[in-house]
Amino acid sequence: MTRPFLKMNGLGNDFIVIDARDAGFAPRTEDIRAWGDRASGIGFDQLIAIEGSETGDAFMRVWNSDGGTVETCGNALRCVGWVLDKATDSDELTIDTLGGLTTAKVLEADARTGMVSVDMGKPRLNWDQIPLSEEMDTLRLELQIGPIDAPLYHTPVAVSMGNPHVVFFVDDVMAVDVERSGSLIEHHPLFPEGVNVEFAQVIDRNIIRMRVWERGAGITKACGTGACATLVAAARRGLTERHGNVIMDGGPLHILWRAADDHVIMTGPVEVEFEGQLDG
Ligand SMILES: N[C@@H](CCC[C@H](N)C(=O)O)C(=O)O
Repeated sequence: MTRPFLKMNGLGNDFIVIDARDAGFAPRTEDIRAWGDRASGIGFDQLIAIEGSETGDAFMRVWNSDGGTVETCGNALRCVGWVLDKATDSDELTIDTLGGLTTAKVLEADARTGMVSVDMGKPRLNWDQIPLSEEMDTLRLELQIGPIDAPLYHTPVAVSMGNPHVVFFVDDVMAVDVERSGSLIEHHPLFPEGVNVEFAQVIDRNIIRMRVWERGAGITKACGTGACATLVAAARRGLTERHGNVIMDGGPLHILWRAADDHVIMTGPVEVEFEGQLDG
C-alpha cells in the first residue's frame, strides 16, 4: 500500500506528514527507521500522522526517527496547523497530542510556506511531571557531565512541554560536544522516559543561542518544545525576560511565556519541501 505524504520542516527540523484522518496509519518500527534513514531512505527527524479527534480539530501522532512514539513535537505542530488551515476557514485550530491540547494560529501562509503561532499550554515543572526517577528541585537538578571534581556541565533545569527536557546553561554553546554529552544524558537513569537535552547560552535578556540533542532523533537543526523549555528554564532562573528569541542551528523561534495564564506561545516558520508516496 502507498500513502501520500508531505515532506515539511520547521527551521530544518524535518518531518514526513501523513494525513490519516480517512485511513488508519500504523507503521512498523522497522519501516519508520528505514524511511527515516538519511543515507538509504527519505530521511527525517520525526514521522507525523494527522488523525481524527473528538477533543480538537485533529490529533497529531509523533514517532521519532528511531521508531519510538512520543508525546508531542513543537515544530510539527506548526506544520500540522498550516496543513489544517489549508482545508478550513477557521483561524484557530485545536490540535490534540499525547502531550496535551494545543491551539495553532496561522499568521501568514502561501502555497509552500507560512508563519504559525502555537499555544503550547502550561509548562510542567514538578519533578514527577517531567518525569524524574526521584524527587528533586527541577530548577537545579543534581546532575553533572564529566569528572566529579571538574564537571563540564552541571545543575540543569528540567521542564516538560508535554515531553521531557533538560536545559544546561553554558558560557559558550559552540564549544559543546552536543553529540557526546547529549547522548549520555538522554539515557541517564534520572529520566525514566529518556530526555531531550538542550545546551543554552544566554546572549542577553531576550536572546538565547541553543543547540539540541533530541531523544530518539539525535542532533536536529531546531526543536520547538526545546526552545519553549529553554525560555521557561532561563526565565525561571532569572536569566531572561519571559519572552525572546531562541536561536537554534536552523534559525530563531519567538517564545512568550505569558504571565496571565502561564501558557507558552511559540511562533515561527514552516515550509513544504516536496510531496511523495510512502511504500510499506
Ligand atoms: N522536534 C521536536 C520534538 C520531537 C520529539 C522529541 N524528540 C521527543 O522525543 O520528545 C520539537 O520540535 O518539539
